Amino acid sequence: MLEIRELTRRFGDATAVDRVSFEVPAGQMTGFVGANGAGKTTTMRMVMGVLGINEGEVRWRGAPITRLDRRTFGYMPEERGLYPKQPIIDQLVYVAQLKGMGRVEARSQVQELLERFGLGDRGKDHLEKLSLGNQQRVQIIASVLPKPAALILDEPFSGLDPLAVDSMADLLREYTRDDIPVLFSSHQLDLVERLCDRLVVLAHGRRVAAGTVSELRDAGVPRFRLVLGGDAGWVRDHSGLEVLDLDGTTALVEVRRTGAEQQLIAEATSRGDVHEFVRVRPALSEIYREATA
Ligand SMILES: Nc1ncnc2c1ncn2[C@@H]1O[C@H](COP(=O)(O)OP(=O)(O)OP(=O)(O)O)[C@@H](O)[C@H]1O
Repeated sequence: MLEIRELTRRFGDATAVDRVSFEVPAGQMTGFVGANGAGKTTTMRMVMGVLGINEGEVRWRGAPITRLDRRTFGYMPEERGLYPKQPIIDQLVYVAQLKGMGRVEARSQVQELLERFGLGDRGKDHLEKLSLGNQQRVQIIASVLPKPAALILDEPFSGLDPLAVDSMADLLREYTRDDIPVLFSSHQLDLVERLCDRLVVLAHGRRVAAGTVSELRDAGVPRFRLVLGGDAGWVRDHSGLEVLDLDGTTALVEVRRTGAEQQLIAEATSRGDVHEFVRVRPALSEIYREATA
């Protein structure tokens, strides 16, 4: 498990990351979200040791992280690091060798990954000849070579078409199945919702929400939708609830007093037919909006 404890980074008078703590457990995909400038890249850079830490620490497998530990991590930085004027395959094999792989093994793993990302016949091309999205695919391959102990990815999905998103998602799922912690930042909340087991939300350098997706969805004030056979107007007068929406036979309510929803359903059944009574959990996009408001 990767642990981020009370990390703080200042630039001059501005605090870009302010006592941020969260965990990236093995075998779970953790999404890292927040508005532009919230502090995601700065946090990831501190985790990877490319930026100094003012306060706090990063722990890996229960001990303070070392330079050697970080060398075993796969990292996709915001500034993509490959050379435009060199053949893709040579660069990727070089990256894999730098990380300790033998040449033959490196070539075969690179070729396999290129094929997986639909670039099997582009290995000899210079990077700059590829479209931006395909260059992004190559950057992804560079960051996952060879099999990493943990993955720290700064916006790995940006600029990818839906097919490449699927290939990337499949690859990340394989890593998490192999108990590798994965942390990735993204502005694509639908993707985060689809892929992540856990979520960390930053706003203005502070952590404003963190937990598993179901913990976060269950954390707010409970909301229920009630659909009746007849008019639902009487719900307005029911105590202990706030009516968020009322439309003919349907009411959306928020529970203000513990147990008020039980009294509501009892009254509803005594008045007539109840077609539906369900807990409504917010989508991640709603949680995000509320946490960062
Ligand atoms: N090298 C630097 N010098 C000065 N300020 C910096 C530096 N790097 C980051 N910052 C500031 O720190 C804050 C956090 O930036 P950061 O890049 O971490 O945000 P982010 O959440 O990754 O944003 P985005 O989603 O736009 O990539 C911003 O106000 C940014 O201007």
